[in-house]
Amino acid sequence: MQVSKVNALDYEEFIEVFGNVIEHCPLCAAAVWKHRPFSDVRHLHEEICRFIDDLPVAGREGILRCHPDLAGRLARAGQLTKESKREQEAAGVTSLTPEESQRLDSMNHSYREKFGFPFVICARRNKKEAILEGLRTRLNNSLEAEVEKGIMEVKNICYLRLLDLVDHEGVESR
Ligand SMILES: NC(=O)NC1=NC(=O)NC1=O
Repeated sequence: MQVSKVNALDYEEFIEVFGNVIEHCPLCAAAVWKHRPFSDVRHLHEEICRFIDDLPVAGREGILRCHPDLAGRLARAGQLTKESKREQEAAGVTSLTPEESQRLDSMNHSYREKFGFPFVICARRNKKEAILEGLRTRLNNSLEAEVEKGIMEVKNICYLRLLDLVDHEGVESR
């Protein structure tokens, strides 16, 4: 979709198109609609990131809690959003060996127990080995560090989802 078309959407259409660029958080799209016209996809992404950064930490933790585990319960139940399903397949976490699956489940559980939200990583930029390594190393971080890192990953996921939706010739990827 051309940016000019994006800027012409009313807020219901805008939320319909961009409501899941932050997983299960249409509020993010609803909030930034008022900042149109957007000059390009990067500008739209910057406004979403600014909205997230302005949230209290409870809001940012809430965004993380809206994310499905990698190869977790929702994935096994076939209940991932189409975006998450595609991302998790791209990372190869939907075709794990039983040992890998057990290790991922165990570390995801430890992570949730420690931080109170799921381990989030941009699956399109990390193959399963990097995901398992990231989970292992990030488990040792502080809560503050993991809120920051998790939200950084959410922003990366968001940018790639925006590139799927908005024509962006000439705009370099982030
Ligand atoms: N817990 C997660 O990191 N989930 C995900 N990362 C992605 O890139 N897509 C997901 O569903």
